[in-house]
Formats: sequence, structure tokens, C-alpha cells
Amino acid sequence: MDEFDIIARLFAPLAQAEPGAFGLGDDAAVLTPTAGMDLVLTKDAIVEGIHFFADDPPEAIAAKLLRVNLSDLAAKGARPRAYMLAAAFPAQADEAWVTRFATGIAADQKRFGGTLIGGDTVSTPGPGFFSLTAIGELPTGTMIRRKGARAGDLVCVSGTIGDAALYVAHRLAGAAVADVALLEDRYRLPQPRLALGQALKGKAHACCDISDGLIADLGHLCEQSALGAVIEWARVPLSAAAQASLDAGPALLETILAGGDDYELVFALAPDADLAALAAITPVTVIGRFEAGQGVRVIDAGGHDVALRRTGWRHGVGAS
Ligand SMILES: Nc1ncnc2c1ncn2[C@@H]1O[C@H](COP(=O)(O)OP(=O)(O)O)[C@@H](O)[C@H]1O
Ligand SMILES: Cc1ncc(C[n+]2csc(CCOP(=O)(O)OP(=O)(O)O)c2C)c(N)n1
Ligand SMILES: [Mg+2]
Ligand SMILES: [Mg+2]
Ligand SMILES: [Mg+2]
Repeated sequence: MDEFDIIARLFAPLAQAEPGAFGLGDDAAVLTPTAGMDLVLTKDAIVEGIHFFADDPPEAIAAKLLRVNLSDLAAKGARPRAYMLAAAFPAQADEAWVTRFATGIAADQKRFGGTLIGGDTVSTPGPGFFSLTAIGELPTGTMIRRKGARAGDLVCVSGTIGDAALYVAHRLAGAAVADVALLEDRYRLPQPRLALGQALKGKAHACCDISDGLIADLGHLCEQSALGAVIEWARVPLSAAAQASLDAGPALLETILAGGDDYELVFALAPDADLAALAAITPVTVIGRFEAGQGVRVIDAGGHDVALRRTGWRHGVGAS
């Protein structure tokens, strides 16, 4: 199967809903924004060995690629409209592997919306590399920014924190964790909080998704909003698996707070905001407050600062 077979047989069927995709038969696509809407654009790439394990199911790798991008759209309050895919398949990806990858994309396109409108298909002598540009829509001028939190706002997070990072710590460092199957599922199949993100428009003063780690990504909100934040460790929402893992080894606290791969939302709400209306969509937990100053502080139940050696994931370039 060559690139043209892959495009025609596996990807073109996913492009039908957007006429400007021309069945993936032209050099480029045409996208007309819906009247009164802004287009919201975001790109994230994933690399074998860095973002996913080589033995992850190809359907899940494809789903994760789409979902990490939809998570960025969710954080901005946008609805998925279209996406572009660049796939560099490694030499060991045979026809069955590529077919399963396309099956994963197709299933999630149906689940979350949006239409494939173009991309590129190449081979690589190196590890698998997949990049996606997600294009969302929202009413003009309503995108939720990282900037805009106010001192006294509540720091809120969706879902539970730390599950995927505990799985990575288990796989790479042999960390003893509870319920590996649940943690693995959270790692492989993040849940983009699209409905919550859209409900946050006009309510959240600032929002971003948690990819690098709760502390680091909350730090991005703080930096852009020119504020600090304090969070109470005891209020950070944990799954039963994460709680049980932590009970066995408190060293995993830092993994939970700074490990990343959560793809939950962290956002700023006014103290009198209607939390129940949001929690009816996706579980939401208040974990702290924005305050004057800079940086993120974590305090324990006694009000003492919790020292962290790292705050989140950073890609390095070069030998440093
Ligand atoms: N190579 C690049 N060229 C241009 N912009 C980039 C590049 N890499 C990252 N950015 C931009 O920098 C910002 C932060 O990127 P990133 O940390 O990847 O955000 P996120 O966690 O939301 O995915 C985003 O606005 C992104 O578009
Ligand atoms: C095999 C493997 N090892 C380690 C990790 C942990 N990890 C790798 S990159 C990353 C941060 C998120 O990826 P990034 O490319 O920074 O996404 P962005 O912040 O741009 O959304 C994390 C937590 C992983 N997901 N998989
Ligand atoms: Mg990114
Ligand atoms: Mg991202
Ligand atoms: Mg990152």
C-alpha cells in the first residue's frame, strides 16, 4: 500500500462532510467560516517513545493524536469543525497497522465531530510521528484566553488528575500503582472536555488544558494573567486508582501534580459562579485561588508549603 492508496482508501472517506476538502483530491482545501464565527486553530504533534509507546494499539495512538488537539479546542471553548493530519509512518507500520490507525481516527471523528480536510502522508526511517492541526469554531470574539484570571478567582479543574502520569511512572520506572488497566486507559484515551469548555464561554475568566502537568499549566494561566495561585493538595481530585497508588507511596504526589498527560481543563471562575451547572456536564473541583503575586504554591492540610522539584514536562532540544 503506497501513500496514494492510503489516502484514497483510508482517509478520503473521512473527508466527505466538508465539500471544500474535495475528497482529498486537490492540493489544498477551502474552508468558509460559518457566519458570525471565528476559526480557532491549534496544532499538537505526538512522537513514538515520547508521547506514546510503540506497542500502543494503533487505534489508540490515532485517537490520542486527535484528542490532545481537541483538548486544546475545548480549553478555548471551541467546537470542532475540521482538522488536518500529517502522518509519518515508521517502517514497521504495515497495511494492517495503518488501517487500524485510520479506524481510530474515523471512530473519534464520529464521536467528537469535525471533518478531515487534508494533510500529508510520508514514510520515515525513524520513530512514528503524527501531527494534527485542529480547526474549531466559536462565536466571534468569545475564545477563552489563558489571560484574564483575577485575584480571588477560584482555581477549578475537571475530572481527575495524575492517572496517566502514574501509568507512565509504572511503565518507565516500575512505580507500584493500583488498577493499571484504568490508568492505562486514561493514558491512552484522554477525554477532551468539549462540552465543559463550551459551557465555560462567558463564565471562565481564563482556561487552559493540562498536558504538561497541573502545576506547570496552572503556571501558564498565572503567567498570562500576571497573578499567582495557591492550591490545596487535599482538594486535588483523584481517581480511586490514583488515591490507592498514593496511599502505597507518597513519592507519587509529585507525579500526580506535575506528571502531565491529564487533558483535563484548569480554569478561573468568579467565587460566586454557578458550579453546579458546570458539574452537571463534567465533574469540576475547586482546588484553590488565584492571588496577587506570581507562581503556583501547593499547601498541605496543615497550610504548610509542599516542596516540588519539578512542575511539569518540558521537551528538551540538544544535549543539555
Ligand atoms: N514551532 C512552533 N511554531 C510556532 N508556534 C509554536 C510552535 N510551538 C509552539 N507554538 C505555540 O506556542 C504556544 C504554546 O505551545 P504549547 O506549550 O504546545 O501549548 P499547548 O500546551 O496549549 O499545546 C501555542 O500558542 C503554540 O501555538
Ligand atoms: C512514552 C511516554 N513517555 C512519557 C510521556 C509523558 N509526556 C510526554 S510529552 C508530555 C507533555 C505533553 O506533550 P506536549 O507535546 O508538551 O503537549 P502540549 O503541551 O504541546 O499540548 C508528557 C506528559 C508519555 N506521554 N509517553
Ligand atoms: Mg502544543
Ligand atoms: Mg496541547
Ligand atoms: Mg507541552
